[in-house]
Amino acid sequence: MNNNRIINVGVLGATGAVGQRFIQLLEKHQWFRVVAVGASSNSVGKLYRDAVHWLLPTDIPVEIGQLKVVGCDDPSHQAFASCQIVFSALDSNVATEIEEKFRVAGKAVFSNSKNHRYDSDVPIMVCSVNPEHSEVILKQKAYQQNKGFIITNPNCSTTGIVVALKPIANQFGLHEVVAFTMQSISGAGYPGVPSLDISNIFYFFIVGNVVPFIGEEEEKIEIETKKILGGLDCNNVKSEYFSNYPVMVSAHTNRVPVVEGHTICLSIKLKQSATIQQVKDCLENYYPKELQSLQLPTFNGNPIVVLEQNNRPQPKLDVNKGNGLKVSVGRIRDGSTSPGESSFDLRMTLLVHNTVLGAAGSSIQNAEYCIAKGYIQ
Ligand SMILES: NC(=O)C1=CN([C@@H]2O[C@H](COP(=O)(O)OP(=O)(O)OC[C@H]3O[C@@H](n4cnc5c(N)ncnc54)[C@H](OP(=O)(O)O)[C@@H]3O)[C@@H](O)[C@H]2O)C=CC1
Ligand SMILES: N[C@@H](CC(=O)OP(=O)(O)O)C(=O)O
Repeated sequence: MNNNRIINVGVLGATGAVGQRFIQLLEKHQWFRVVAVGASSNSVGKLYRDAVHWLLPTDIPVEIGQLKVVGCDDPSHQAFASCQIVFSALDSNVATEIEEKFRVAGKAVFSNSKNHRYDSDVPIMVCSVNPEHSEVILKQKAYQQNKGFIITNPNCSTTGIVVALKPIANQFGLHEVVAFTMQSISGAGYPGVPSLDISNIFYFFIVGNVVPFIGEEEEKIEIETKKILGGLDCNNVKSEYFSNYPVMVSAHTNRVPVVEGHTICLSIKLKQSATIQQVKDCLENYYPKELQSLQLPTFNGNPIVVLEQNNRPQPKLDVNKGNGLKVSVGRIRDGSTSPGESSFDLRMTLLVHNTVLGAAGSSIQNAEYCIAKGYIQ
């Protein structure tokens, strides 16, 4: 429990696509107050409202808009002095060293970047899926002999996939998963994918088009899914704390002309047989009990919404379910139309908000959880 004390926080990479989402979600947060905004030398010294190219449909929060943007190289900068927590939405070209500096300076770092996801003592955490993995931060704290730690959240597509798979894995076990993504352009940050640039030698633009490649995305989905669904043993003598969930994962990733929301089709082979109704029931009844009892400000019941209509989920209609913090799952059906025609037991389509649950919203929930568990005092 936090007893509703206000905790000062900083946002690194505050001017980017994910950084803006942090600023929007933190504006009226019950526990957190943004007192520091960090970005590159292009933005340093400007007021936040002048530095940011604001893309969201809500206004720039007035108080945060008046903060002066600072650099991210120096955690001892006055702006960060009162921050126990920093949320990172840094460009992955610079996140490794900067996040490490903040950890060494004793800050609790909640990162969206890929850089530390595969470290042996850093969890890739989705609050409603593997909150118990946060225990490994005690290893980080002990190693550094201070309060600092890093918790990452997954790649945005992976987040949607693991939320939908977790209840199924718990109840029936997973043998194999094939994921086919249709990812929005906001996933590529700002300015992102060109809208129309046929002079580009790579013929890479998004209006009226589909681009069947997103760098490193397939690898991330395949690796991260197994770590998140896997186990944790903090007493492992070789310091190999995480063990992968034994499932085969194969991903196809595509960029499509959608502004927000990644839509993902899954084919799933289960370990134990299940009827379609049993799968729907387990998704509909997924209530992570510990999270309910902790009463986190932004966690609200089942993180999954099951849709029955056969033309849903759709980004335009469903991306903001649960304020963008719920995964919509629809088209839950047999592995093939003709029985016995496929080795898969099950197909479904899910939708995840890539900058809310897939990024800033997950980091904020992870921070809420760590406070409620007493990891940040
Ligand atoms: N977009 C998405 O859906 C998701 C993104 N992510 C990850 O989150 C991170 C941010 O992504 P996104 O917001 O899309 O990226 P953007 O490119 O939109 O933003 C990058 C941010 O990093 C800042 N920055 C760049 N270089 C430096 C530097 N040298 N020092 C300090 N700050 C710097 C930029 O500041 P300035 O404006 O001054 O240049 C900007 O604030 C990435 O690692 C990305 O992979 C994770 C999940 C989903
Ligand atoms: N690659 C994702 C967004 C992203 O930046 O992912 P990651 O956090 O894994 O780098 C997308 O394009 O939609």
